Amino acid sequence: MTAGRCNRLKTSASVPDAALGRRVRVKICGITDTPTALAAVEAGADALGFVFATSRRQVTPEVARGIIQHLPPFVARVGVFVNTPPAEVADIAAYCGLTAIQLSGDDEINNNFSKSPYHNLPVIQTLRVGGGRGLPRWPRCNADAYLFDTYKEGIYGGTGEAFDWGILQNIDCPKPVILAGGLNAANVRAAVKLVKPYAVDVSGGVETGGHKDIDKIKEFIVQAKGVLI
Ligand SMILES: O=C(O)c1ccccc1N[C@@H]1O[C@H](COP(=O)(O)O)[C@@H](O)[C@H]1O
Repeated sequence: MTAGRCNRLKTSASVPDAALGRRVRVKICGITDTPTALAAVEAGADALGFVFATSRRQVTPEVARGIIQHLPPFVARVGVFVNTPPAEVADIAAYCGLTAIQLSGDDEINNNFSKSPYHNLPVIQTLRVGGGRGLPRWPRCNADAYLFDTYKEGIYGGTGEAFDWGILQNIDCPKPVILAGGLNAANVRAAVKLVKPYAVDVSGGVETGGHKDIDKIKEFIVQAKGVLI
């Protein structure tokens, strides 16, 4: 895959994806119970996120495993970690049946990790931008995808705040781009059209009163996937 172009994944060598069009993938993050997980999948979520870091959305490995056991096979199970030792991440991943690891801690500063401690699961590296912080220099590209979230001092994610997506327009990212930070049903369509990311990721934008709201999840997915990119 050509470096810098893979946020627009090719479907075949002869048919340009621009001609064919594709729908963005959607990850619903901060899942804490089985009914919500199944409703999100039914609504069309491609991935569910389980936060193992300190957060009001934090789940124990036991709870995550219990939810994951009920999921159908073609849904990604992503564990979200903040500055957790790799061996601990690997243990939780194996126990829960995670299919991808999201590193949302300070790892972006020194992105020279090896994937082997994570049992070679796909690794999504969070990069926090905005608030005066521009795009980082591409580190050593060990990650399988980059998730762009809003920078807020002392907060590693789930801020509910958006950054200027224009910074990602025509980005020369060597891996698939995942857009996050303050997305909701009202703004995700514009964000997808502008950035044309591989996937979008949402947490606070599909909640009411601090809990996941099934109607908001459905509307978010309809809006996100309603545009061909
Ligand atoms: O959701 C959390 O509580 C969280 C805690 C620590 C690290 C990451 C977290 N979530 C990630 O935050 C972004 C955006 O969230 P929001 O839509 O702005 O509320 C998303 O990538 C989650 O994976």
